[in-house]
Amino acid sequence: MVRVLIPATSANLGPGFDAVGMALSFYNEVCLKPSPKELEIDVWGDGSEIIPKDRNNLVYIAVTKVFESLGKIPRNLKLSLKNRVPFARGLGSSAAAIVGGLVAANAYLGNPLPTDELLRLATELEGHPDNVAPALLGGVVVSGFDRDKVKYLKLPVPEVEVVVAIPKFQLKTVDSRQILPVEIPFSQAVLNVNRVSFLIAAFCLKKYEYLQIGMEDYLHQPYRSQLIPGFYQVMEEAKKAGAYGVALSGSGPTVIAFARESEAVGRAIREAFLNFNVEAEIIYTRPENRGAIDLIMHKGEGDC
Ligand SMILES: Nc1ncnc2c1ncn2[C@@H]1O[C@H](COP(=O)(O)OP(=O)(O)O)[C@@H](O)[C@H]1O
Ligand SMILES: N[C@@H](CCOP(=O)(O)O)C(=O)O
Repeated sequence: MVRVLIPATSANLGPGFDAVGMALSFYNEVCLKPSPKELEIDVWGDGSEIIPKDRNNLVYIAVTKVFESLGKIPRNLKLSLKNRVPFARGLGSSAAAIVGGLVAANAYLGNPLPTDELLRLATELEGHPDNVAPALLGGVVVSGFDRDKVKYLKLPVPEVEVVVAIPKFQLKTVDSRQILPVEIPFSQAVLNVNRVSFLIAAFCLKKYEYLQIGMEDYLHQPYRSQLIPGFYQVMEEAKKAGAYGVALSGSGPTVIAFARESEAVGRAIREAFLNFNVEAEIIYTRPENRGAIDLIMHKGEGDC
């Protein structure tokens, strides 16, 4: 029996589109064990009513990927999934599903695949590495393709509190990628290079006040914000309440803010959303330096 925790993730952090992501301190759980049946899948928590319980389940697809890459066929398996990462809200539920399946299957088979290969498989399934990399490795991760290889660097974990405001509506990443333009003006691209440079420098130098500009984005937020009522007013109110920086989390609709003390920021975001008739659940959390590879539970550390 194998049990793995997989952290939620916030990808992009503003201008780091498809390149930067952070693991957060709340987790999905994937349990894999033998079964007398060909395949059993139990799902508990967010999305459980619509997540497939057959071979089309994304966690199972990831399990299969590991078995097949080792020339094996997955048989007589039971998957138990506990979902605490909100489903299709921009906090990496698909990344958690993929990474959970890969890490659980690899551990079940005695860990034959190295971490870089798990990241490569995860990126192949997700299409971009920015959320699967921190889900797998923890912390803040910069990642990207170098031809067909996925390269990554882990940054120091920022000493900040994190607020995520999760509107009560879903937004699938495939849909919110579709509204992005094919081209953007050169001047906007230049601004984005500038902002992402401040983002990384602010984290590395612990100059968190520079996140105010370091989390501005000109690539995707101007387009995706049209799907999120009150997005820019929410950002303004969060900054007024003391946030270091605010951005869309992943592909949205969740908003993420960093702060030294997060409660006032959380309240300001909730109220600003309410002014636009959007109810948002507020979670106060922290960056998580451990990824799924560090969170493989052993006997005695809870049951499935
Ligand atoms: N626990 C889970 N088990 C199986 N599939 C999941 C799970 N969580 C998410 N998914 C898959 O991921 C998709 C949502 O991914 P996506 O739109 O990228 O949202 P998010 O921003 O939360 O990652 C769902 O439609 C479903 O196919
Ligand atoms: N870079 C991707 C990140 C998607 O993250 P998710 O957590 O919303 O799946 C994008 O912005 O499309």
